[in-house]
Amino acid sequence: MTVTLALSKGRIFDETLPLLKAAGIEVTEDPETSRKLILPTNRPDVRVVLVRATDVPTYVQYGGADMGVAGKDVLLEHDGSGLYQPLDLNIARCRMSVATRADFDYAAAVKQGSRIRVATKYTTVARQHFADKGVHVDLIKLYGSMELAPLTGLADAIVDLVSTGSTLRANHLVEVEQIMPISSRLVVNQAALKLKADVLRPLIDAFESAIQP
Ligand SMILES: Nc1ncnc2c1ncn2[C@@H]1O[C@H](COP(=O)(O)OP(=O)(O)OP(=O)(O)O)[C@@H](O)[C@H]1O
Ligand SMILES: O=P(O)(O)OC[C@H]1O[C@H](OP(=O)(O)OP(=O)(O)O)[C@H](O)[C@@H]1O
Repeated sequence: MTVTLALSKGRIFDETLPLLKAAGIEVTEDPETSRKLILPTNRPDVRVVLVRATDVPTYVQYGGADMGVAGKDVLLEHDGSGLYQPLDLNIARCRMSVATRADFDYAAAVKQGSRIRVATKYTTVARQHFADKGVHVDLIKLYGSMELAPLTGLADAIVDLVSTGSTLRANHLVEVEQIMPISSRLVVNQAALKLKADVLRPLIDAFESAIQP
């Protein structure tokens, strides 16, 4: 019985490696140099598949992978039925925030009840956030480079991920509101958890013991 773990290249892969190691699993090929999408591990019954970060929940939900690691941002935008989320792995930490140009008075716009144009990849989270605040927004869906939207006049504000703040600074934007902290979670296919419990349960337990506070 083989267990398939879905990861995205970059920070999720890098930050999941120590957790895998704690579970006795070592990925034996480097995704940055290999062109392979299926990577073997030192365990013949465990393999890693490389998918886009936003595709991890889809792979796990439909059984293309038994488990995976996905950001809370990605999970909130995905319809999570069939997905078991047993652990917050506390990796790939950042926050979801509202940012604007420095010369846009966000507080005043909110206070006056103005309609604000907001560009974002995270329309579900943004819609909920502004509805909770009672702020009227026109949401513009983008798939990347959100920082460009206020600079070109496409939008007044963006909802994006912020970590060090250097991307915002480099584009002369300011963080005007924090929406929520973000980290990555382990997601498990519910049917696989039953059928492959002998392999999956010890893995989940090992991950849990290795989570850094
Ligand atoms: N600057 C950051 N610092 C820490 N964690 C981050 C940062 N940016 C994103 N993340 C987290 O890491 C996850 C993966 O980010 P990554 O940049 O690898 O994918 P992506 O480019 O957002 O997704 P996709 O490739 O599907 O468009 C995100 O879903 C988020 O939870
Ligand atoms: O506050 P910062 O530390 O600048 O991080 C924030 C940036 O990180 C993410 O992008 P991306 O995944 O492209 O970031 P990366 O360049 O670190 O990969 C996010 O969409 C922001 O643009």
